[in-house]
Amino acid sequence: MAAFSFTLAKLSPSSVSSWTLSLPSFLPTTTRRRRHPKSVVVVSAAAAMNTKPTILVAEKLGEAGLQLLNNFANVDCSYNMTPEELCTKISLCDALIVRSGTKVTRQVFESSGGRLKVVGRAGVGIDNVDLSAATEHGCLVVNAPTANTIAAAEHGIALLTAMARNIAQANASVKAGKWQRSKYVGVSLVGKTLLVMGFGKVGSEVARRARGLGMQVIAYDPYAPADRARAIGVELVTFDEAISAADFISLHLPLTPTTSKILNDECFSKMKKGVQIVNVARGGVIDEEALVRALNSGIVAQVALDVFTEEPPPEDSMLVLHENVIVTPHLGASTIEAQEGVAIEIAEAVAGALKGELAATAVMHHELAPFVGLAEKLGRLAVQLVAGGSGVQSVKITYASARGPDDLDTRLLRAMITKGLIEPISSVFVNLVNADFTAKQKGLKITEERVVLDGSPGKPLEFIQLQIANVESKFAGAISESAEIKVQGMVKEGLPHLTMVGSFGVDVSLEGSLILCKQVDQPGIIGKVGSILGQGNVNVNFMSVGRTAPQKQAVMTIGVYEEPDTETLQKIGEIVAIEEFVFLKL
Ligand SMILES: NC(=O)C1=CN([C@@H]2O[C@H](COP(=O)(O)OP(=O)(O)OC[C@H]3O[C@@H](n4cnc5c(N)ncnc54)[C@H](O)[C@@H]3O)[C@@H](O)[C@H]2O)C=CC1
Ligand SMILES: O=C(O)C(=O)COP(=O)(O)O
Repeated sequence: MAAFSFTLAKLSPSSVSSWTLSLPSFLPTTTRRRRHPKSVVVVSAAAAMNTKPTILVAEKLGEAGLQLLNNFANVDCSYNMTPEELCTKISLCDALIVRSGTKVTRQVFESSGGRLKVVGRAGVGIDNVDLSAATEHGCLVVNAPTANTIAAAEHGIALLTAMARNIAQANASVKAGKWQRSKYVGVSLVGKTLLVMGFGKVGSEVARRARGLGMQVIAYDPYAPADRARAIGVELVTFDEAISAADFISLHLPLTPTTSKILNDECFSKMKKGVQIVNVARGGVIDEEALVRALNSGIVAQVALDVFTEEPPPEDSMLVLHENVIVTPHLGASTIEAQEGVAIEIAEAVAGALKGELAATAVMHHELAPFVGLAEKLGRLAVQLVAGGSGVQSVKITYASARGPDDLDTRLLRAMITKGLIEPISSVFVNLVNADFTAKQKGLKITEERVVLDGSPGKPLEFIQLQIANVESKFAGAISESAEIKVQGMVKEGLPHLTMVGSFGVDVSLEGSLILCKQVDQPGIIGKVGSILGQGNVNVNFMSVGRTAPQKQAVMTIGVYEEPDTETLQKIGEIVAIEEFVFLKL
């Protein structure tokens, strides 16, 4: 599960039962009562204090950002620290700002002794921050998701053109006193097919530029809206179509469990002979050993890499030393303009977090805590049900409660749903501060509706329902009567449960992962699926069947901890009565 970007900490005095976000230690916390007798607001009073927070900047940050930070904090710029030096310094710091070169490990959080409250990543990818450790230590992680987009796209295009015309190798050859005109004959880009993998901020800018170079551009991104692609003359295609049609491939995916080694031996074997590949995303999206094999066999003719699984790569890396590979040392975001922009973007985010923006609205009763987990899981589940090419644009959240609308501040729940909807498919790290902004930026319109139920308001919420409109689903059973993807859940005995998928009532605890199967209701199917999973060494934790009527259609929900392998999933699909199924990671 993706890490929580903030932590809930219990307040004292113990006579007042409430939860709030943990605050920077330099901020005194004063409490004042609100209208609801049990709620407590934590008011930040940084302005009233003489002490300034201390911010450690561990990698070079643009001047404009440093100025912003200097306005309210003591700023310690210590570049090129060893991991040991970072661990020593961190206990004196309230915030830490890094780029991709610093690993913010569990040890860093442990060494901070609880003082570190914000980690700012001056860039997009946050794979160098241990998010679980951040959460456990009550530390907020923020990033700068937009300011380096153009720089990364321009670097991708620079590598693409340099690679096609052997610029790097020819340059080295001339400087070595040679004049090898026939050795460095290149290939033309015009009319060739470029596959953009990951049609997000950077990918779409690369696509736009490649169209300008006269290339045919196709894209693989199951979460991108087809109309956005069409608007710039790009066709969204399936993974297999994409891989077999491309003359050139440019990678712009975030590194997630799904995209890790997405280019592997099997995938290389399906590519056109002589394909050329650019990677300015993350090294880990390619199986680097498989890439060396594909280069040696001639399937892949040329490669241009800005990023590597290990950075810097080992000196004897076969990939880096390969004559058909050109490399840059993770320079995608390194333009003067992008670095100034990133510095401002991250300074504002860190300042906002430290100044206690969170405190203003992040109050909640401890009774709401389980719904926070439910909200994120429903978001994660719903987005994985969307079919490729549909693009999520409109999400409606319904909160059903016996309490009056004014008794429920939904900002935190909405943020968690947004986090669940966006994080599995993007490199943006969503938290309470940036959730609404991020949703807007992704073109995601989120509307909220309260349903006031009869009865006594024993708990804050009865259920939360999510509906995604105008999309197709990879699991038709998730489509409701009103033609939307619909999932609904509630908290039972303190744990989040899924209670509805499409029009089917189900009841399964939202832990581990889920398999949803739609079938013609008949005896014996549960046993068949269970034994296939057993043969595949997958333990079934929960199972529930919701049907429209006996002998008619039913949706079976199976909770599993282990991820079934492809063969096991294939066998489930082969059961005749099963019409469709989907595996979802929570
Ligand atoms: N080399 C460098 O210096 C830089 C590298 N980057 C990297 O570039 C990558 C993309 O960045 P942005 O465009 O800003 O992110 P983004 O979040 O705007 O775009 C990522 C896209 O990938 C798609 N995606 C997610 N999972 C997918 C899957 N399994 N298959 C296909 N598509 C999938 C998403 O739907 C989204 O459209 C990130 O890894 C980022 O860290 C970004 C800036 C500079
Ligand atoms: O923003 C990103 O994801 C990048 O990869 C840029 O990394 P950098 O800040 O240049 O170390």
